[in-house]
Amino acid sequence: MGLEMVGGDADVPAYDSGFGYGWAGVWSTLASLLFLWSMVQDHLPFQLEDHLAALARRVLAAVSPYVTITIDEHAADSFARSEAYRAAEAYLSATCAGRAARLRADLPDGSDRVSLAVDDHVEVVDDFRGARLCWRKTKTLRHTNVIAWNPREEERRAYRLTFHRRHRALVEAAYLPHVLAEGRAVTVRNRQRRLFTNNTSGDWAGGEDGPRVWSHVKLEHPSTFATLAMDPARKQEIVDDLEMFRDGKEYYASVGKAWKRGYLLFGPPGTGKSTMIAAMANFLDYDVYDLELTAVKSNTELRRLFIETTGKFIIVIEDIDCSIDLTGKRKKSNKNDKKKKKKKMPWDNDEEDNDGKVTLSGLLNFIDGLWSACGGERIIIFTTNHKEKLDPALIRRGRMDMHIEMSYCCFEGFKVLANNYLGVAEHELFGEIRRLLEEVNMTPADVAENLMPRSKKKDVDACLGKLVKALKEASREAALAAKPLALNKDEDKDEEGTDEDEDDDNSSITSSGHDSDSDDEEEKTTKKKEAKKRINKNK
Ligand SMILES: Nc1ncnc2c1ncn2[C@@H]1O[C@H](COP(=O)(O)OP(=O)(O)OP(=O)(O)O)[C@@H](O)[C@H]1O
Ligand SMILES: [Mg+2]
Repeated sequence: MGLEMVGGDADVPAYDSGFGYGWAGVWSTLASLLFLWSMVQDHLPFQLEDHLAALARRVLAAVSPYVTITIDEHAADSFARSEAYRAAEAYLSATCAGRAARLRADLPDGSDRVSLAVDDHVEVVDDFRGARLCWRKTKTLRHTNVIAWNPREEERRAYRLTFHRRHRALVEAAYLPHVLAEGRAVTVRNRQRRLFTNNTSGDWAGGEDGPRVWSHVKLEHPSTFATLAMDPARKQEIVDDLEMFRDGKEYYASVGKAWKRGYLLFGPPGTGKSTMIAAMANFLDYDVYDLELTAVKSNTELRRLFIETTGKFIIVIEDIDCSIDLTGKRKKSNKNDKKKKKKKMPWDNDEEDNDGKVTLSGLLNFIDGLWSACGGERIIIFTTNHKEKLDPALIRRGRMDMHIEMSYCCFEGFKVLANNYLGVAEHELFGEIRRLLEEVNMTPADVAENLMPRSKKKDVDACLGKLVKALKEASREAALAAKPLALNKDEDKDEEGTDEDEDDDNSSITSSGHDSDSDDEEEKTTKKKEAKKRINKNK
């Protein structure tokens, strides 16, 4: 967690004069020491300065009744900010910032409210069950010989919590857990959900929290399950499944399964697949990572993208069948190709064989390899208009646990849209619309477009009338489209009949119903047949 505890410190809190000194004495001694220190400091090399500071701390620790806990911004081996630091920052901003003399203002991404945090080197005091606890935010420059790409990496920030020795048990057992829990709760309360997309590799520049492989905007899609048009029973099934997943940490652990779930959304364009993803994110309060697979250059890059995700989230790959030639990678190469190929060694790079592209195995690994279990709960969603084009390995249960078909608008779905767009639950045209929807395939997107009022004054009759007209039009078009087919079928049948006639002369005459009594007709028919036979012979 990045917590470091020392007994005693130079940061003796100003609120307590507990050693029996008078204030005047303390200040004058301190002033003299500081003056002396600044004089000496100018002439000391770095290493000696560090050494002296450590020595001073040890001396103070021996005599001071105070304990200091340091919460560093970054854990030793991590780019990312430590969770304890973020929780402490959120806790102090929410509970103690009001008492600080100097504050730092910030406007978080997409937020309308300015957030205030305690400024560097400012001290604030917190009370907890009768104990007084002193927080100070420190900023030091790291003495490093490494030439840093980003100068900000040189700065080392930390929160220092100083308190009297007698409160040590209380702080460890109750206060720190309280700070972490409150800080996390504040973070969740203030959190803006975010929509991430992957940067192209060239843009992986360093940021304050490490290299940026994702960039994000505020996720503002208003879709919810209440506004989603689909069969209510199926909708409830999905909501139940999501709830089971969200609250299933213990269950997943008990059955030895990584806490993740895959959903495959398939169906024609405009049936609500993207809308469903937004509804899921809003329901679960998760971020969304919209992965543009065509921009990912290799399996290694895909893994890196996965590792750089944080928190609870949904990873989405839209139109998976168009994103990558997945089935092609599974085709068997012919024997000659096999001979030409050098034997593949475990250390050979996967990408070499695949023009540096993401492969099916890379994607499968991304979904449920060992890496996919890092970091807690996550949902992976694929969307496609053509489920049949996908490799079965990609969508088997366990990878894509639930297959959800988004289909044409049913009457129940229409009622949801009518309520969303026009605020009506009943209307005399509903009966006709129900009948037409049973006859015609219309996507929810088309139904919604027809229901959309054209002016601020919602004219319910006009909008529903427009929909009825559009449905009738679609019905007519469907009938017209079906007619040539039917005609073609009839023609095919006729042709089949004629062919049979040609094969079997006698039967054709009887079955075709020609007037066998008429000599002229008979003569004509015989002549025609003879002519045909001649033509066929010549052919
Ligand atoms: N089931 C639905 N419920 C509510 N609105 C819907 C639904 N389906 C479509 N819509 C409306 O139609 C629009 C387009 O839908 P959406 O983008 O979700 O379709 P899609 O299935 O993702 O299409 P594509 O396959 O082309 O990506 C949405 O903005 C929404 O307004
Ligand atoms: Mg879509």
